[in-house]
Formats: sequence, structure tokens, C-alpha cells
Amino acid sequence: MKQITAIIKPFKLDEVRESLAEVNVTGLTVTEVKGFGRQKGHTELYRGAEYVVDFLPKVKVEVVVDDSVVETAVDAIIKAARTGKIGDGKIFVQNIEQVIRIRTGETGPDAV
Ligand SMILES: Nc1ncnc2c1ncn2[C@@H]1O[C@H](COP(=O)(O)OP(=O)(O)OP(=O)(O)O)[C@@H](O)[C@H]1O
Repeated sequence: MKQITAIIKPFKLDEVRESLAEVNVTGLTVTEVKGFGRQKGHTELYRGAEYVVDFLPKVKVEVVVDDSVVETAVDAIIKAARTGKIGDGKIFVQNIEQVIRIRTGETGPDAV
């Protein structure tokens, strides 16, 4: 199993959620975060206002999936989150040791 962490533009959240649902991702976690990438000194538009790149509001989407689904899920996120402008975000993929579904006691890929 892998955890896909995507840092995206906040206004892209709905599209990313829909795009992941289309490839049968059944759960995800969303957190409002702030951050910056490589484009320091450039400006980025956020809700019509131009920010000098400092800490910009972003949304972090975390989704844990079976290894066989990683590529499809990553593609779905990219398709939905990409504008082609700076600050589109980044995707990190990490190994997940174990998943336990609390209600049923299922573990591993059955639990995601
Ligand atoms: N190396 C990193 N480690 C942790 N978080 C990062 C890293 N790079 C980017 N992020 C997070 O991802 C967000 C979006 O990154 P951003 O798209 O600005 O990266 P970039 O490298 O500048 O890409 P771009 O060329 O598209 O602007 C940042 O605001 C930050 O929260």
C-alpha cells in the first residue's frame, strides 16, 4: 500500500475529489496547509489577489491506496489539479506499512 500526498491549489479540491472518485478511490483526508515551492520571488494569483511568494494557502490531500492503484490515482490527481501555471503543487508517494479498519478489524488492502 502507498500513501499519495498531493499539495494542490485550494480551488482545485472539488475537481480532484471527483477525479479520484471516478477511479474508485473510496476515502481521503484533506487539510488546509500553507507552503511554498521553488518559485520564490515570483508572484502567484490566489482568488484574484497577487501574492509575493511567501506562505501560500494550499490544500493537502492524503489518500492511501493499494499499490496497483497508485499510477491511476496519481494520474487522476494531475489531470484535475493542473492549470499549467506556477504553484500547481506536488505529489509525494510513500510506503504504508499497515492499515486497520477500526469497525471491522480488516487489515491491509481490504481495509483501504
Ligand atoms: N520539497 C517540498 N517539500 C514539502 N512540501 C513542498 C515541497 N515543494 C513544494 N511543497 C509544497 O507544495 C506546494 C506547491 O508547490 P509549488 O507548486 O509551489 O512547487 P514548485 O516547485 O514551485 O512548482 P511550480 O514550478 O509549479 O511553481 C507548496 O506550497 C508546498 O506546500
